Amino acid sequence: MLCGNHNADFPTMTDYRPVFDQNFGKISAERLPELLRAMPKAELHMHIEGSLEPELIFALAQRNGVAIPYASVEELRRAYAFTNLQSFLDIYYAGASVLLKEQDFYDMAWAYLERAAADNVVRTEMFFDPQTHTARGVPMETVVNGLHRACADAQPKLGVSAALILCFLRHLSEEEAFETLEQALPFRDKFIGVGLDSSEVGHPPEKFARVFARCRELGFHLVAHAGEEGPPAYVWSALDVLKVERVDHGVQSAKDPALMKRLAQDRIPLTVCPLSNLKLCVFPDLAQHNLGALLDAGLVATVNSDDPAYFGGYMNQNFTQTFAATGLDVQQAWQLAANSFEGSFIDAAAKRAYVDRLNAVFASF
Ligand SMILES: Nc1ncnc2[nH]cnc12
Ligand SMILES: [Zn+2]
Repeated sequence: MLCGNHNADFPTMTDYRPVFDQNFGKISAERLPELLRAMPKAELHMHIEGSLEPELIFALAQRNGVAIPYASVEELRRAYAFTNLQSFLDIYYAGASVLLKEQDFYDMAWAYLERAAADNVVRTEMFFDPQTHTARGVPMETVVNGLHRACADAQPKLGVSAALILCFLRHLSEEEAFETLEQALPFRDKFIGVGLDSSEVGHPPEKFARVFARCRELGFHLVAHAGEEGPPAYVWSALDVLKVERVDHGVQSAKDPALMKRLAQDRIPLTVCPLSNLKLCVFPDLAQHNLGALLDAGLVATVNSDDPAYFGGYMNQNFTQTFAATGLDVQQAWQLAANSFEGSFIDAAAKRAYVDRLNAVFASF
């Protein structure tokens, strides 16, 4: 079922672990960019509001009669010079203010899904931030129905399997997260999990212990941003207090060897977002990104776009720019794509089928 909340027993992350075929090692390094673009992949960390391109912001502002404090698309794009997460979030929430009607949410999601299909994304688990919209008086129903309709159209029209993950904003209170959950429960069959995003430092996972416990009882998949700018302690508490199945970002985990061991042993996927980390100054340049070190440590690291309209790249640009800057190889390309399927919230048979497709593409090179 598309976008379904599978309340039955979830397959665990460790139920399927694909293995690299050494024959793929013979593929020429020159063909790596082409291979990175062609390989089927899953995207596990993308905020749908972060896919809103400046052109669409202007078009929706006009359609809805919403004023925006920028004279042109170019002026808005010029404002995308971020120094840290908060400097980005301020603009990101302002951009989302043009979304009012169900069709706006559909159009935004559809534009992303078409772009994802062009990058050979075959599975996507998209975050949405309902509180950004309900706080402006947009009903939960409008948000969820618009996004879900685009997800439901994606498989038959684009060959992309799409699902939604509802994120709580961590700069708001746990009480507000509970209210959001209550508002969303009538639509529980339209999202598969919950996450935690927004300003990280000063808002540790523990703040949301009770609401995550409730979501766990309800059978939702659980993820949380942790270790993007925040310390390894936040990743520990995402795992041990919130009991998340994946960690979003998690790159700061490399500072804590015991945590790295835990993540590797439990095969907890990290949804890493290289261009986001670059644009938000988490790493000074892409060449210094620790994606290769995470893979070398045996972690289930994946590549994702986070907020592609703001950070200068969708999936394939994240792959090609990171590989060009860090010198990752063919085996690591395969590993990242295989990890994306292993880390996704689909059943073991679907994971196997996607990895078969991945292997067929590698075999054709
Ligand atoms: N990179 C990010 N970190 C935290 N919250 C976000 N919301 C959108 N993008 C985010
Ligand atoms: Zn994110």
